[in-house]
Amino acid sequence: MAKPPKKAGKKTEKKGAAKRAQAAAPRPAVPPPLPGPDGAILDRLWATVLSRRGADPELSHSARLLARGTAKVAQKFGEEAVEAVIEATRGNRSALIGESADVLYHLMVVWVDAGIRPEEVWAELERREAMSGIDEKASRARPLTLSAVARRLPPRGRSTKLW
Ligand SMILES: N=c1c2ncn([C@@H]3O[C@H](COP(=O)(O)OP(=O)(O)OP(=O)(O)O)[C@@H](O)[C@H]3O)c2ncn1[C@@H]1O[C@H](COP(=O)(O)O)[C@@H](O)[C@H]1O
Repeated sequence: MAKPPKKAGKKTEKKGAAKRAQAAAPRPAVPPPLPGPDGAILDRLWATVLSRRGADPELSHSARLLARGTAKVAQKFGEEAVEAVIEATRGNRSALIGESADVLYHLMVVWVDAGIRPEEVWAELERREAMSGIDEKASRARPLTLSAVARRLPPRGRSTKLW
């Protein structure tokens, strides 16, 4: 005999109501863009970095960085990201703008090194525009977190295979 459909629990009902309220809530107004350069500068920056691949490392910082290999390129990006994190935490607005520019430049170097075109990332961002960040997160396969690993650990003194 077919099982009757499961009744939604209180928790699920609450979640559903919160989702409906969120969908119905007016979105905050997006401020109009400021005059000056816009995000298209990233496309140009990527094209410049791409054009430097294989160029003279004495003349181009991008060429020098790319010649040092993927690990160095990724490491520099990570360092710049950490510097941006530090300035964000300090609440240092002007330093954060400078660090953000460093992060974006080094991200362009990462993309060139990895053979990624900006349009591929823009397409991914556009795909995500249609859904909320909460829904997007729920649609992802959940990576194993440290706390999930800890829950699988056997009690002290007992050795059991984890996987
Ligand atoms: N936006 C940038 C940009 N931002 C930061 N940087 C460089 O990134 C470097 C970061 O300095 P670090 O001391 O952290 O790194 P490092 O000198 O490699 O030191 P190590 O950690 O390797 O020892 C500096 O030399 C900065 O000049 C940049 N270099 C280039 N660009 C852009 O890339 C274009 C092409 O530059 P070239 O490749 O140099 O022609 C330029 O016209 C700019 O538009």
